[in-house]
Amino acid sequence: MADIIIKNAYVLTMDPDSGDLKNGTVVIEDGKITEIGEKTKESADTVIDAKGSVVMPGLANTHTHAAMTLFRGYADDLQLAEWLEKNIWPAESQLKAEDVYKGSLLACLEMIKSGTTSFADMYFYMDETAKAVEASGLRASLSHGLIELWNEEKGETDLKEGKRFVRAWQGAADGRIKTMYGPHAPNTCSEEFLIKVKEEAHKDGAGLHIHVLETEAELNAMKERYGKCSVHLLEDIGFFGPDVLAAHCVWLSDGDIEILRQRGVNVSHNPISNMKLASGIAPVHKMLERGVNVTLGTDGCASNNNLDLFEEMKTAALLHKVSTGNPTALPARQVLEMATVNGAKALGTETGMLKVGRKADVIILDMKKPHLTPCFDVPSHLVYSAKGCDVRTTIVDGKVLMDNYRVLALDEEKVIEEARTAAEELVARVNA
Ligand SMILES: C[C@H]1O[C@@H](n2cnc3c(N)ncnc32)[C@H](O)[C@@H]1O
Ligand SMILES: [Zn+2]
Repeated sequence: MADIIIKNAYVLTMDPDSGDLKNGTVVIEDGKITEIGEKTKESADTVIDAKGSVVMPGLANTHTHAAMTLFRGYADDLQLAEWLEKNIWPAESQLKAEDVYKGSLLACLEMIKSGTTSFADMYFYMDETAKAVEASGLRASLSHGLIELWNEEKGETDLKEGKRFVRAWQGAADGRIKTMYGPHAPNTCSEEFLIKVKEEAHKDGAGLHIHVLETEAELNAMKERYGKCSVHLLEDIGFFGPDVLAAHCVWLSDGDIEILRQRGVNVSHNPISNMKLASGIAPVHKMLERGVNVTLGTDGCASNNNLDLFEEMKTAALLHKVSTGNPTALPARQVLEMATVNGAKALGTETGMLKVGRKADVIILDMKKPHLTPCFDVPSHLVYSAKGCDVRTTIVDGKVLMDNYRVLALDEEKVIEEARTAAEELVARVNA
């Protein structure tokens, strides 16, 4: 007997070896997809009639700072340096562990409700984010942010905490939680420190999550300090590999793209954050053409200001059409690949496709809506017309976290209320 059968759905598999099914069935057992076809002989405890709906792999948000939901709309319309150093960092200095728990739980709720089933996060008090992930049922790759700022003592303390976190949570929540090392960026961590972090990550078999060339200011600062850009510095110290997740990658040269490709580095493209902070336009079209694994992220809610990956997909598609002057750039299916297949590859999860044997991270979208009518092409609708709130059912690891718009995993009202109060009290402390 299976656990879940989803029937009568348009099945968007995202599997290059098999096409979509216009009217199909997906069977889930023991957390995995066990059958995909027109019909099944199986029976199950839970049978979902998905007539008029699309079933597809859950989306992967490969760069966010979940607890920053507390700073949603807190400091908008500012230059990145002023935003981060004069507004966000002072506010973060007032964060308490319980704030991070409440903010992360709010993020998890928002992600469940908008079809994101896994995410990568770099922040502080990460035990709290891990607990929120555990409680919510989502999948995540978590790292403690290491911001050395050329202060050796701070570097040591951060790295120690990063290591403790990696060891405490690796493989937790039935394997839904993975841990990484999170050196913040090459312009906030010294060369020596980055080398040390790489060594520790290697010893622990953990990945590395880092911001790379987000701004022109970073590029200039790196050239002044080292006579080369961030990508070349990281290459020269042996930092890169398929275990590296590099966020932003806006200010890349052609040579940088070649290094990222050769080393199998995973790139997290965050178009909305880059547009909001006017950081620039990442050469995504070129990266994809050359075979770099480009994925999608929202960044934190202080620079987006939500976690809706459907919005991110549409923005990515539009941005790279207008920036290349080529409306055929980033077609809908390729953008969907970034948010599913490529994201799963970057996070090293066995998800991202509806395929027998893969883990069952699955979402169902309700297509019987005015803004989704008529429907000639499903991928087109998912990228250009749908929104996160069209997701009606979210399944992670074969467990239903939201059923027909009802969140089962969390007490929605309580999560919202507690996060709202925590954010207000936090901002009051900052202004005191
Ligand atoms: C982990 C650290 O990264 C910071 N952070 C959040 N958004 C960005 C961004 N766009 N660029 C650089 N750092 C960022 C968080 O505010 C935290 O201090
Ligand atoms: Zn970030």
